Amino acid sequence: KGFPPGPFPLPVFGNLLEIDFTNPLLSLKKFSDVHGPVYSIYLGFMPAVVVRGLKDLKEVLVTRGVEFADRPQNRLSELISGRKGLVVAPYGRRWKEHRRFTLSTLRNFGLGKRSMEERICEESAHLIEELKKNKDSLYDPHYVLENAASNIICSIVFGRRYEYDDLTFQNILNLLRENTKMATQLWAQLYNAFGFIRHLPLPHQKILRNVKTIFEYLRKDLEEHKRTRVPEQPRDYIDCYLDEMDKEQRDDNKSTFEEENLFLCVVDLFVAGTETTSASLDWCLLYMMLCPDIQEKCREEIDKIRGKRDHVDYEDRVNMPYTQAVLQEVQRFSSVVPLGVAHATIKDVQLNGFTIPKGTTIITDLTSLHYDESQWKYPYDFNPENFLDKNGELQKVDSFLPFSAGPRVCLGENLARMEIFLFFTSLLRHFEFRLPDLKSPPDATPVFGISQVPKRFKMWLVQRA
Ligand code: HEM
Repeated sequence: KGFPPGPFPLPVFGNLLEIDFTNPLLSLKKFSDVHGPVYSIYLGFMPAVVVRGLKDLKEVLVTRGVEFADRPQNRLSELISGRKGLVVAPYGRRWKEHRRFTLSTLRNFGLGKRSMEERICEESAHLIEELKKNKDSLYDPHYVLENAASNIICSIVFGRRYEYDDLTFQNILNLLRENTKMATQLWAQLYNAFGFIRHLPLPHQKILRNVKTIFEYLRKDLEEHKRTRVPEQPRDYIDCYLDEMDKEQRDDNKSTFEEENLFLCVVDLFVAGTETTSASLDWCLLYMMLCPDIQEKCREEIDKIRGKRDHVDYEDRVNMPYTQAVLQEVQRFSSVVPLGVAHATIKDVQLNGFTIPKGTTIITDLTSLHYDESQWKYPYDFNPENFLDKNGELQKVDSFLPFSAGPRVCLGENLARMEIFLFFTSLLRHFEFRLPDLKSPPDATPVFGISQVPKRFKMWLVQRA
C-alpha cells in the first residue's frame, strides 16, 4: 500500500520485456515521463524504485542518505561476495569498518613518501613511452589506458606495477571483466528471481570458477607479503590490512578483518577502479579528437601553466579552469556510471508521499541529472561552457554527480579525479589526437553497462616536439 506507481508488470517477467537492454536509460526516461520522478518497475518478481532528478536524488543520497544506504541482497551477490567487500556489502559494521579503513589507507598514501601523485606520474611516463612506440600510426588506445588505470590500483594494493604485456595480469583483468559482464546480463535477473535456475548449468558456475582463480592468485600474493613484510611499516594496502588484522586480534570484539574480506576488497578496488577510470580516459580522447578546437585550447592552457617543466602538477589545476571544465564535461556527457550502484532501504521509508518498504532496491538514475534541461546551458551538446561562468571561471553545478553522493559516495573519487587530470594533461602535452578520416568520424554512441564505454575507436597519434 502506498508503493510508487509504475508501468504495469507482466506475470513472471515484470517489466523486463518493456526495457530496451541496449539503451535502458531511454526506457527509464519514458516511464518517468508517465509516472513522475519516483516510480516503480519490476525486474522479474523483484520490485525496484527508480529515482530521477535533483530534488529526489539529493534526498535519497544525501539528506536521508543513511535510510537508503543499504545494497540489494540477491542470490548472485550472496554467491559471489557473501555480503563482504566494499561495493555490494550491506550497510552495517563490516562495511563501515572496511570503508573507513580503505579511505584512510588511500589518504595516507597521499601523504606518505611515495605519494599517490608520484605513483600516477610514474605510470603516466610508462604510458607515454608505450604510445610513442605507436606514433604517427592509427592506434586503438583502449588496452593501454585500461592497463595504466589498473596499474594504479596494483601499485596501491600490491605495491608494484605490471608491464603492459604481462600475461598473468592480463588474465586476471580478463576474468574480472568477464565476471562483471556476466553478472549484469538478463540471465542474472532471472537467476535472482527463480530459485530452481541455480541448478542449471548457467554462467554463475563460470563466475564462481573465475572468482576461485582470482583468489588463488591473491592467496599466493598474500603469502609473499607475509614473508617479506615489516610490521608497522606498510608498503601497500595488503600490508596495511595485515597490520589491521594483527591489531584486531588483540581486541576482544570479533574482528571483521579477515583474509576473505581482504580478497573481496581487493577485487572491488579493481572492479570499481579500473573500467570506470579507463572508460573516462577513452571518452576524453574520443571527444578531443572530435573537437580539435577544444583539444587545442586545453593544450594551450597546459603549455602556459607548465612553462619549462615537463608536466603540470595536480595542484596546478586551480589555475586551469578550462581544462577542468573540459574534464568535467567529459564526465557529464558520457555519464560513465549511468545508474550508479543500486541502493536499498534500511527500513520502511516515505519518499515523495509514497511508502517504500525496508529492503527495496533503489535505482539512482544519475544520468537524469546530467541531461536535465533545467540545470544546464547546453544539456545535449558536448560543451565545456556548461561548467564556466561568463568570466571563464570554473563554476560548481549541483546537478553534476558522476561519483554519486552521501554515505555510499564513490570511495575512489579523489583518486579518480587525480588520475584523470594527470593522465590527460600528460597525454595532451606529448601528443595530438587526430581523426583517422575526417569524412567518417567514429560513432560516439555509448555502449550501456554498469559503466558506459565508447565503441572501440582508432586515432592518429601525432607526437609533439
Ligand atoms: C571516473 C571514475 C569513477 C567513477 C565515475 C566512479 C563512480 C562511482 C559511483 C557512481 C559509485 C556508486 C555510489 C553509490 O552507490 O551511490 C561508485 C562506488 C564505488 N567506487 Fe567509484 N568511480 C570511479 C572510480 C573509482 C576508483 C578509482 C575506485 C578505487 C579506488 C573506486 C571505488 C569505488 C568503491 C569501492 C565504491 C563502492 C562504495 C561503497 O559502496 O561504499 N571508484 N563509484
